[in-house]
Amino acid sequence: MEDIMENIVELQHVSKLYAGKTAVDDVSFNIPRGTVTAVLGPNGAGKTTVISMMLGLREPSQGSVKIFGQSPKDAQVKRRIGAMLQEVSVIDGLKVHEVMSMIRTYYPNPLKLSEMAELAGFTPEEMNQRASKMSGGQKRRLGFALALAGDPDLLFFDEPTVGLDSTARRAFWQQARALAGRGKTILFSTHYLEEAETTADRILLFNKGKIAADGTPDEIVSKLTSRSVSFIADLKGDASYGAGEINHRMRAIPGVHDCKEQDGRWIVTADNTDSVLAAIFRHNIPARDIRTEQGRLDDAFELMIAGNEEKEAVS
Ligand SMILES: Nc1ncnc2c1ncn2[C@@H]1O[C@H](COP(=O)(O)OP(=O)(O)OP(=O)(O)O)[C@@H](O)[C@H]1O
Repeated sequence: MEDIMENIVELQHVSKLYAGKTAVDDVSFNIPRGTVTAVLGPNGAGKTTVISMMLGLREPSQGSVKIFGQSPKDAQVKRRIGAMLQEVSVIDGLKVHEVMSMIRTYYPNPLKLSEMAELAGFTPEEMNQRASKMSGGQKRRLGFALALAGDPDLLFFDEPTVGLDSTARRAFWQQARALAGRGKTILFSTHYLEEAETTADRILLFNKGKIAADGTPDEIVSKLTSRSVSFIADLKGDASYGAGEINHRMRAIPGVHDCKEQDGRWIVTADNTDSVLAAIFRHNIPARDIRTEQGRLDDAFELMIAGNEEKEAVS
């Protein structure tokens, strides 16, 4: 069967240096059509720089960036891209519908004004407001509408939900998913791990200018978090077992990273929780209330950042 997976974005060995300091370090990835990708990472990880290079706003110091197989600076390419950046600057005095109408004229096949209003959730009253008088949340929605003006095939959202309340946030992601369902390719950057986890098909986790992890939210979680088995040990009635014995038995299991007692509960962190369960039964450890847990992405993220801080402190 023919492979119909078309790459909309292709980055090969892309680096960006600012005054000799590396902001993006030898990054390569492809983004197929119709996918939603989250670019996630702590402050200064290189997210904005990577997105700016994809938008043709910054030149890579090394490597190649291709959008629809062309340079991002190509006029044909630009017409097929919509971007919602952090700040929307609006001309003083113009009403919301006038700003939208103006941006529509830049594109050969723009969306109808009514479609833009609907997608961004603007009421007729809001359409008549002065754009400069809008709240932060309304300005974000205007930014969304303007990103969609040219009916683009590829959309970039740079931290799109900053300043939105939870209802507006949910509405935004619902629209974004609907757009992906219509074949649009979406890339967004975020600090909100929950958003990346629930909204994206794929997460590109950036750290220090490199891709620290690339996969589905589930894959990232299993790659960066350890599973654990925890239980309460009834040692009183069982003279054959002491705390030292449990510690020894658990740590002897291949793939176990850690074993500790915390608030009366033993927690065993391991690659494979089944082998921990098997060992508990095999050695007749007097365990009750046994639970297995998988860390969430939040934990993974914290772990990664903490790991870096440790490395920095050592070097
Ligand atoms: N114009 C610039 N001149 C010099 N250094 C820059 C410039 N822009 C970014 N940097 C540096 O490059 C690195 C990556 O920055 P970038 O803004 O891409 O990160 P980010 O992941 O988007 O961070 P944030 O989440 O804070 O927006 C940082 O160390 C930053 O200080």
